[in-house]
Amino acid sequence: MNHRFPLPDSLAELRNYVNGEFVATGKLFANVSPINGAVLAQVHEADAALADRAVKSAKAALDGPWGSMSVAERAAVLDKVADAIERRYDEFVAAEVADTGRSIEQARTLDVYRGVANFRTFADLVKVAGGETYDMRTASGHDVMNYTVRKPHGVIAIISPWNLPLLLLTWKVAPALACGNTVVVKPSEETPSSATLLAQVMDEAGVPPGVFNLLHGFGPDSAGEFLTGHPDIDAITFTGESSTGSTIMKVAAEGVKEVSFELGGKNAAVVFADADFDAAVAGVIRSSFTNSGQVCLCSERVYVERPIFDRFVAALKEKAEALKVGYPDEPGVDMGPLISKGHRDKVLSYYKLALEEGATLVCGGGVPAFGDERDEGAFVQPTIWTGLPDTARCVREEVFGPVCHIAPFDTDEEVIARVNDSPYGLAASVWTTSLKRAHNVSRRLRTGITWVNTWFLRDLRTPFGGAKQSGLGREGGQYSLDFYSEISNISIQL
Ligand SMILES: NC(=O)c1ccc[n+]([C@@H]2O[C@H](COP(=O)([O-])OP(=O)(O)OC[C@H]3O[C@@H](n4cnc5c(N)ncnc54)[C@H](O)[C@@H]3O)[C@@H](O)[C@H]2O)c1
Ligand SMILES: N/C(=C\C=C\C=O)C(=O)O
Repeated sequence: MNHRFPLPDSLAELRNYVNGEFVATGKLFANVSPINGAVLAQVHEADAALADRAVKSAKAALDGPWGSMSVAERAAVLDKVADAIERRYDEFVAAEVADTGRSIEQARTLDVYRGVANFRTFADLVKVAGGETYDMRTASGHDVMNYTVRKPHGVIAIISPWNLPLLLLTWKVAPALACGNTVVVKPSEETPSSATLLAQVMDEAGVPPGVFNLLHGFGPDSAGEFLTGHPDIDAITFTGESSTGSTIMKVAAEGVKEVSFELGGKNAAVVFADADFDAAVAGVIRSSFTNSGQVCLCSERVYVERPIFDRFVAALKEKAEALKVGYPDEPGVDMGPLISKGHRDKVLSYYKLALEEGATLVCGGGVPAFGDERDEGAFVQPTIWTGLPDTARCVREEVFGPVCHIAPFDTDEEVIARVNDSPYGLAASVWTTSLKRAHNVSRRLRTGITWVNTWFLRDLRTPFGGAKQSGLGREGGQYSLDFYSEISNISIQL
């Protein structure tokens, strides 16, 4: 079938990549387009034996050429990977667009852009990462020198989600390799394509066999579980649902494996009456509807100070109803489909639940009718609710779709308490022109990240991660180098 947004020719079939070889298994599952439900390609699912081979190859590669490279040599390899992604930029864009139905514009300016940036950032950071030294004199008059050395952790299991496939996979692969580890990656079954291209790029960039390995498959009783439960995995970094994180943590506990988790959220946008009104409306449209609301940082909760509540709801409704939902290449398209019909069923179940919980439907709430192949896809309407209590499931549970609930508030104290009344604590955005209020409110929100008068603006040197059920640990800058290193102290009596 000829697709309007096909995979690049180099991805006619999606195989695993183990010890420098592409491996077909013959156990296939379909990669389905969320635009029209058509099958894009067949994917070879890894079995336990292949997962074992991948981990063992990664372990062996630690003692090969990769293990003896200097920091500068490893950084140079990462820059070659970035160069190769840049050379094949359009193929990576095509892979992300085919798998997810997102706009070409977003795939170009966010997803693949960050794929390159992640490798360049950690190639640079690892070259300037220093250690610590301490001098002391013992009571008996001996001088002692202590210094730290940064060693690789070993074999890292990297398990990534479908919402920002290349961005989130490379956000982990880049620092893991920069620190001298070897990796076995398991991308989401929903988005296998850009990870397969990345394997081709690793090959081209001269990454030694066994350093980067790719397994396709699912979670339970498939590649994900075979990987996290493997005795030779030294650490696990996972991005996905909080419930999945909990499951993986139990498996990691068996072998006392170090974990880094980037999990779910139910993020809040807080709009004060003193905010730049138009900027806040534009900002919340972005923070609630980017990537069809399928970003862990999206604001599904919006709190607006009462004096501007009605005006804000009307303004956001107008902007949401004007969002262009359509094909990836349509001029000015704002939103594509959700990742799958299965995920759409989940989102639509919340659209239904909200009405049962007593919500006022401000706009959306259903499925757009295109009258063409897209009616076989996974599209939903951008949706806004008001009128729910903070105890409603739609205000407490992550929907992970293009939807937000807007509620009024009266005081700073009230809104801080309401934002913090959540099992999640990933991100928040605060819209105010008061410097004092910006600082005082932001530092009291129990989140890993708070943006003020902006959203999803990223400096890759900063700590990224969530509080409470939104994650464990921080990645970004030095935090990534620390997670992906075994830091040892050497103490010498002089
Ligand atoms: N905090 C963050 O930075 C961040 C970023 C992106 C997405 N997310 C979260 O991810 C979720 C959406 O992604 P998703 O639906 O792919 O999440 P998911 O948890 O369903 O799956 C994530 C990955 O884990 C694998 N997996 C599932 N069960 C597993 C198991 N038992 N053992 C090993 N691997 C397993 C999946 O195959 C997939 O590759 C949302 O909750 C979103 O908030 C968080
Ligand atoms: N981890 C990052 C983004 C996460 C987005 C969640 O969907 C990043 O920007 O590095």
